[in-house]
Amino acid sequence: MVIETHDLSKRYGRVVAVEGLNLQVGEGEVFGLLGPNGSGKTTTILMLLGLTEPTSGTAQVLGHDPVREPLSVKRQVGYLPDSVGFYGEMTAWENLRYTTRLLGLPRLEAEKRIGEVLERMGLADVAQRPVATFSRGMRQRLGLAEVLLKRPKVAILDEPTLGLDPEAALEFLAMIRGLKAEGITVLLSSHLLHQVQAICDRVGLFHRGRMVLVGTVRDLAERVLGGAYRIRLRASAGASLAERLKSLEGVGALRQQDGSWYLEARRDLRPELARAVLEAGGELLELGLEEPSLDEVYARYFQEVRHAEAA
Ligand SMILES: Nc1ncnc2c1ncn2[C@@H]1O[C@H](COP(=O)(O)OP(=O)(O)OP(=O)(O)O)[C@@H](O)[C@H]1O
Repeated sequence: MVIETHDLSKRYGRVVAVEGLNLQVGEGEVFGLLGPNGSGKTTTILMLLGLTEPTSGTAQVLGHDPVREPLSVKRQVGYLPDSVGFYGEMTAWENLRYTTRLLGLPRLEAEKRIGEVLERMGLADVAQRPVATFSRGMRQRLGLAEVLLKRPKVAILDEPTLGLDPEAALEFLAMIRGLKAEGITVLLSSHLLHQVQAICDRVGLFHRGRMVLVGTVRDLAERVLGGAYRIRLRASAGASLAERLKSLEGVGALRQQDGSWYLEARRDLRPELARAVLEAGGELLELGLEEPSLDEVYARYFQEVRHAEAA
């Protein structure tokens, strides 16, 4: 395992920030930490980086204990904090040059790497511009460029797409996904679930300091949504279609939106649905199984927690 924790906990006085965390992230995996504000994501990240000390439990990153061997961890782990600090009056190039000095890279090697990472992040053309003139998206890309300078084995990214417009976020996510192709293990935290869904191999859902669910999005959907099949149906209206759909054995929730029907069913009802459309005198335009969405898993999970607490 590249990242492994055992009963890792952190308390700030009486506030429990992280409790009993057992996390395992394998080599080359993209793992997403999800959860509402204050659920412990950043604290987890800081403990893995050796930037804050656990109250109890242990962590290992690439076989090193971040508390006892912070430098060994730092050497191989790139970190993109939620707000990246660059010197605004300095150019992108100068900022990265500064970082390479901190890393102790010799000048020629440093210049080679700076050129490479700027190119890779699509910033080569603006390398000589002061960072103060950069948009948030450009700044984030520069942040990732800085992470890559040290050729890390692991990249830890805290809310990497926060504040980016949808297009910039998508571009940025593609860049993160690109790290995986090089074998870099990625741990990221985010609120933006549909984005996380698009790039993470597995996710862990945090709630009040505990990781309450962990797995692939499909695993989570099965556990939280009860393995429901979501089926999308588009048909030219048959007179009695709605009635027929409702009366089908195994159909749960049913809603109509933007000219499509969305059904929740206990089994794959596609053959029956196709028949129902024809029998209602309609024409079948589209029929497919929908991928479960992480937004839905998340919403449903917290709805259940609130119900359980209210009871
Ligand atoms: N330095 C600190 N001193 C005291 N309490 C803290 C400190 N850092 C975090 N906490 C508390 O620990 C809990 C977990 O915070 P953390 O920042 O890890 O959550 P998060 O999931 O990253 O939230 P967000 O999504 O808002 O970044 C919160 O209740 C927070 O108030």
